[in-house]
Amino acid sequence: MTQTRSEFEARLRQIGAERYHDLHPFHDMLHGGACNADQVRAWVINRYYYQHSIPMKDAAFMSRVEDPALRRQWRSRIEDHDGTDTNEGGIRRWLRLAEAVGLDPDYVASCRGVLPATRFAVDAYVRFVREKTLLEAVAASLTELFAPKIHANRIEGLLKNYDFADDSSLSYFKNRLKEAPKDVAFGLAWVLDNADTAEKQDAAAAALIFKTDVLWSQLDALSAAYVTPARIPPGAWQPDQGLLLQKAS
Ligand SMILES: O=C(O)c1cc(C(=O)O)c2c(n1)C(=O)C(=O)c1cc(C(=O)O)[nH]c1-2
Repeated sequence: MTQTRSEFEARLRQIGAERYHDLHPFHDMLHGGACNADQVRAWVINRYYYQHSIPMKDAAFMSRVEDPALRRQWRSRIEDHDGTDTNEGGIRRWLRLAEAVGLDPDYVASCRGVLPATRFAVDAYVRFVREKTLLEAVAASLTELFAPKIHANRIEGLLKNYDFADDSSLSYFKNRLKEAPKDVAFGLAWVLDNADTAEKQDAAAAALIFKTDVLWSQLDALSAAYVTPARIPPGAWQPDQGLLLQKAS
C-alpha cells in the first residue's frame, strides 16, 4: 500500500537511524581520538576517492535529466565540489586536509593507493546513478539527510583530539554544514513528491539502503586494511608512501 508522505519520510529517516555510517566503529575511533596518524591518513586517502567521484556522479545524473529546472537546481552540487571563480570548492578543501595530516596532495589526488573495496563501492554508486531511475538516483543521495550530524561530531572530535585539526584543515566539513541543507531539502521534497506509488516508494527506500551500504563498506574496507590485525591489500597505500616529507627531500 502506498504510504502517506509523512509515513514514507519516517521510513526513509528510519533507514538512516539504523544503517547510516555514523554507527560504524571506525567513526568512533576517528572522532574519539583513537586513530593513529596512519589510520587518519588512510581515511583521508580513501575518502578522497568518494569526494572526487561525487561531482562525476552528479554530472552523470544531470546528463539524464530532461527538465531544465531540475538541472538548474542540481548543478550547484558540482560547483560545491569542483569550485567556482569565487569558491575554491570541496575537492581543494579536502586536499588541504590531506596536507594537514602530512600527505602529499598530489599523491592523494592521484588516487593511487586507494583500497580496491573503496573503488568498488564508490564506482558502484556512480554506476547506480547512471543506470537506475532518476527517483532512485535522488533517493540514494538522501544519506546526506544524516550527514550534518556526523560532520558536526567530526569537527568537534577532531578539534579535541588531533593536533592537525584547525579551521583551515577542517574547512571541508564546515562548508558542508552550509551547503548540504539546501541539497537535502530539495532532494527529500523531490523524492516525496515523485514516489507516488508503493512500488516507487519501495524502490526509493531500497536505493537509500544501497547507499548506506556504499558508505558502510568503505569503512569496513578501511578497518580491515588499517586497524589491527591490519591486512593491507596489494597495491594499496602503505604508511611510508605519499608523505609530504618525502616530497621535500
Ligand atoms: O562525511 C560524511 O559522512 C558524508 C556523507 C555523505 C553521504 O551521506 O553520502 C556525503 C558527504 N559526507 C559529503 O561531504 C558530500 O559532499 C556528499 C555528497 C553526497 C551525495 O550522495 O551526493 N553524499 C555526501
